[in-house]
Amino acid sequence: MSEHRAIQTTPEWNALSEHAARTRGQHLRELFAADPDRGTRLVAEVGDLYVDYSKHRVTDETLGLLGDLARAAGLGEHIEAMFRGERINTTEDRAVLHTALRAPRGASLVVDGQDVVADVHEVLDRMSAFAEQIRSGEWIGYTGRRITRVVNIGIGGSDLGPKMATLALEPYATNGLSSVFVSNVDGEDIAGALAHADPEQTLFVVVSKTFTTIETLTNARTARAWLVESLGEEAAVARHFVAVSTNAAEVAAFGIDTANMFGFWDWVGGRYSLPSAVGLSVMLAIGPDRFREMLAGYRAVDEHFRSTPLERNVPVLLGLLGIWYRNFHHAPTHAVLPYSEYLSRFPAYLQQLDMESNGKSVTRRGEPVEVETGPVVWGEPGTNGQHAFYQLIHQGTQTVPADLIGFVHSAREVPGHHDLLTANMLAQAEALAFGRTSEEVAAGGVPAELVPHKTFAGNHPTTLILAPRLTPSVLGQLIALYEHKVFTQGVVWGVNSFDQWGVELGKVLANQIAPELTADDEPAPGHDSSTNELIRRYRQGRR
Ligand SMILES: O=P(O)(O)OC[C@H]1O[C@](O)(CO)[C@@H](O)[C@@H]1O
Repeated sequence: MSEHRAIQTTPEWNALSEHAARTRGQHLRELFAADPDRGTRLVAEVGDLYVDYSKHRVTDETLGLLGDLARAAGLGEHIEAMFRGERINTTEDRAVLHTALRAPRGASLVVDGQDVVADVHEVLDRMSAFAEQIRSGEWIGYTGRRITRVVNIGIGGSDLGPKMATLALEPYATNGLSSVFVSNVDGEDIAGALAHADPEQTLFVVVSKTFTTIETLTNARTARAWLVESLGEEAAVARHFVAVSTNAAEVAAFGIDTANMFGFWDWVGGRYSLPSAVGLSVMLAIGPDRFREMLAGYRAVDEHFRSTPLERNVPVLLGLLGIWYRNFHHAPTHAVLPYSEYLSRFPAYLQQLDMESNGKSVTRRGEPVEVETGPVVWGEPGTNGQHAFYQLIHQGTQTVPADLIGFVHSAREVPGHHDLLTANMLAQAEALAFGRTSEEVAAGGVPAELVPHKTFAGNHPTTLILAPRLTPSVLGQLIALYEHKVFTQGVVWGVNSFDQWGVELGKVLANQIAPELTADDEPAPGHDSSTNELIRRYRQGRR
């Protein structure tokens, strides 16, 4: 693969800079007026997703220049390298093969002499058999009662994906199992989960890629102690605990029989792991068939990403539009606004996917990145956000590119609601793009002194993603769309989107500080005066 040349030194980057300077004053009102077909032309489809990107501050020329930039970054080669299983996660010397997690049965991808697709399906089959046993009541707890509650213990990628997807697909969870997610090391989290649980009917799914994550192990230990105390026997653990991990040794050391372990591989990043065994809680909730439908949804977008020319490649387009705003309009954030209560956790899920992947300031070769990289990703479901923070998007002083995600049908149609929800989504996209000029406001009889307050500048860019309904397949499609968008951006910026060294220092210091909070002597030298004083006050307060 060709070495990445600092992207800001390329003629393609310069061309975009010049183009941005030339077009900065351009308004979406003019762009739409000049091109009546814009709203049907600047759209794309992938799988079941209809993606309208016409309300972006771009022209055909902008899109062409962005495509040139992607080519200059060698995006096509990088996509192939990922799918082929090359070790593109260079700082950890690992392949990046989450796409193999959704490859069809019978496909083959040999990495280091091992057919990873065969391995994937072997685990999927074991997960499916286990899920069927739990869902049918064939698997019983230690005292002979069936499992009715699943408590997923994990954090980061071992929590956000399963939690987001279980909520998103709740209408497909029809067999009465309830799902609870515990992630925070704050004891309130596990205490809350245990308070409502019947130990005889609870299954704990402990999910940790490394099985060394302190939050997860602390919560799992508390759950284990609670179970053993409640049921009176260590032997009960085997019927009530399963593990999902890449680390069999640590699973065994923790006291979970590796016969009850579902494995995955170091070529699956935590934030990309939902379609692996990490999705076990989701499979328990919706059943193996629905889970496989979700994988098929991912696969549809994977295939599109791998085989579609860059100009028509939807994740590539979304990635490049993000770059347009981040680097050429200096937008610091990106909002994700799902018009579905079921997607409430989707923005949080995307925060890890995007910010842990592209929140980087050095290139793959360790040199400083001289351009802005990943934006702050945030969001809440519409219409709640409209009554909270949309004010800033409409009338604040910064550009907030936003994705609005909606559905033609809701999962449970409640009369009188869905049209109103959709009307709000469409209205917001329209209002954000076109605003209301001061002339229009004044013409409406608004007193002169209020005109500036009631004027909407507009020109706020949105992508609108519309799907028929939120099925398992559509959820898989949406996730893959964002995964590959993030990949595209990482390639253009020249960063490694698959490591996360930035989370390590806090972990090291927390391990150092934890014993100091209960020690009687002065804080260990080496902390700063602020940290020392905070430790002292905390200790005093605890005495
Ligand atoms: O699955 P594990 O190994 O417990 O890690 C949990 C999370 O912690 C992180 O490593 C960050 O600390 C994430 O990347 C990961 O998803």
